Amino acid sequence: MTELLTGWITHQRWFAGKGRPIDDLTVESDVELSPGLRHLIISVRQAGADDRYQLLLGSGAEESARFKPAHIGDGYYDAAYDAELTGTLLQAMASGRDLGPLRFRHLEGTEIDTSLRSLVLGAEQSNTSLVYGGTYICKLFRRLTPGVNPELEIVTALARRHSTHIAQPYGWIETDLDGEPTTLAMTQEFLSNANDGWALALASVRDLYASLNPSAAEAGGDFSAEACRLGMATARVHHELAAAFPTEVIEAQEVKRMIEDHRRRLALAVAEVPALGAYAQVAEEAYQRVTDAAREMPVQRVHGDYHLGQVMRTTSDWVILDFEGEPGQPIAERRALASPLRDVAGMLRSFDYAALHLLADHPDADGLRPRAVEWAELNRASFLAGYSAGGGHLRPEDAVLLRALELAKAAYEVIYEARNRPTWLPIPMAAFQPDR
Ligand SMILES: Nc1ncnc2c1ncn2[C@@H]1O[C@H](COP(=O)(O)OP(=O)(O)O)[C@@H](O)[C@H]1O
Ligand SMILES: O=P(O)(O)O[C@H]1O[C@H](CO)[C@@H](O[C@H]2O[C@H](CO)[C@@H](O)[C@H](O)[C@H]2O)[C@H](O)[C@H]1O
Repeated sequence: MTELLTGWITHQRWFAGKGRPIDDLTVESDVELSPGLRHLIISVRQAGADDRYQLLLGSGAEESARFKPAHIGDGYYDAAYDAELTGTLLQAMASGRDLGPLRFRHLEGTEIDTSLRSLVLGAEQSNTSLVYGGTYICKLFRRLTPGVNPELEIVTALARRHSTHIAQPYGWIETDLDGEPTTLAMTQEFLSNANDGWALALASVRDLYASLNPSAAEAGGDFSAEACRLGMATARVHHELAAAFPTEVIEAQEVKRMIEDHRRRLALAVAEVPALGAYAQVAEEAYQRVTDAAREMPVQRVHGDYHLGQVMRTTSDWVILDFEGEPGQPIAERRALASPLRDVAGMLRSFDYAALHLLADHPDADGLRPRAVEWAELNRASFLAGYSAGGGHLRPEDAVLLRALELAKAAYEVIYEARNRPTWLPIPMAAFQPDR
């Protein structure tokens, strides 16, 4: 079995250790959830470090043949794809059952319809999501880090405050890893009539590029009213987070330490992507300006990896998803208090991404670039106006911090793109312009 899993796991989209040989793979936990369905936690050793992953294991030659994409071998398959078996997860959450070391729970006062059948969501990335009857989405966290997942922590806290900007949580699955309660999966309301912000923004950019009208504000698919509404929703969620979790005001000294940390990360990004070295001075100068003017700074829980792909427009307003922080960071860091402007900076970067990404293969890229810049500027400004109008704290003197946080995010994106989508690398690189 371990040999089989070793061969299979390296081809999975969510496997974080691609490209490095697996030295050892062990099954750490193996629990039968229902006849034919097992829950496995496996530990993978690569270059002396261990990573844990979870897997729903189905067995049976006939079933395995039916779920070709989920085929593991020897009659075993990834049972996340088997709707005949995944109902067990909903049923166990609904009844609040313990199955061996696994605890299935639902949010107090919620009812779960256990008759719904699941489908794996096409956009699988670092996790696997099961959509039950277009009503619930159950996200299985594939790579496991000990601790309560910040997504579960935040969404349940905001649900208790009746936030209208989150997808209603229903239930979760947990176990103990290294003595810590650890989230394995989370079930939320599936927003079946919503579009994600990235798709909506790209539709607007596409419309602008195709239109004869050269102005972003006057083109048919103008996004700026939505960008403004998104800014308002962001400010409201920041208020809700500040009310639900502790907040602090950190001293100027602490702000300087934060900037030192960004400097270290920039150096790591340059080491990994040497071409960034030519532009690093732009970030250095922005960081220095924050250090020179360092003052007290309010910090609180934030989203942590805020971009257009994490927000969905429903028929009534914007809903924010995936409060998990930056994937790959330790949980303590993802839960750490930070300036809410970090999220604002993340979304500003996303407007640049949306504007520039369609230019990559465009035959008239040079001619369209001024429109791209105008689109990004208009929507960035609208988002900021909405953030202020929604009660977000944004003073003129925050511009220096915001610029530094944007460049810090761009440095993170340089590494992300170099590792995952090298052809997208020019997008974050373009953020390092001295004249912005
Ligand atoms: N509650 C939801 N309702 C509808 N679609 C969702 C929901 N949660 C996630 N999605 C869809 O799944 C995509 C990926 O979700 P996300 O939580 O960002 O996963 P990952 O952590 O793997 O990036 C989103 O862009 C969205 O299209
Ligand atoms: O959504 P995830 O939590 O997996 O976040 C990671 O992947 C994102 C890409 O899917 C990445 O976001 C970057 O690309 C987006 C366009 O695809 C863009 O809107 C964002 O602004 C940009 O940062 C994110 O950084 C990464 O953590």
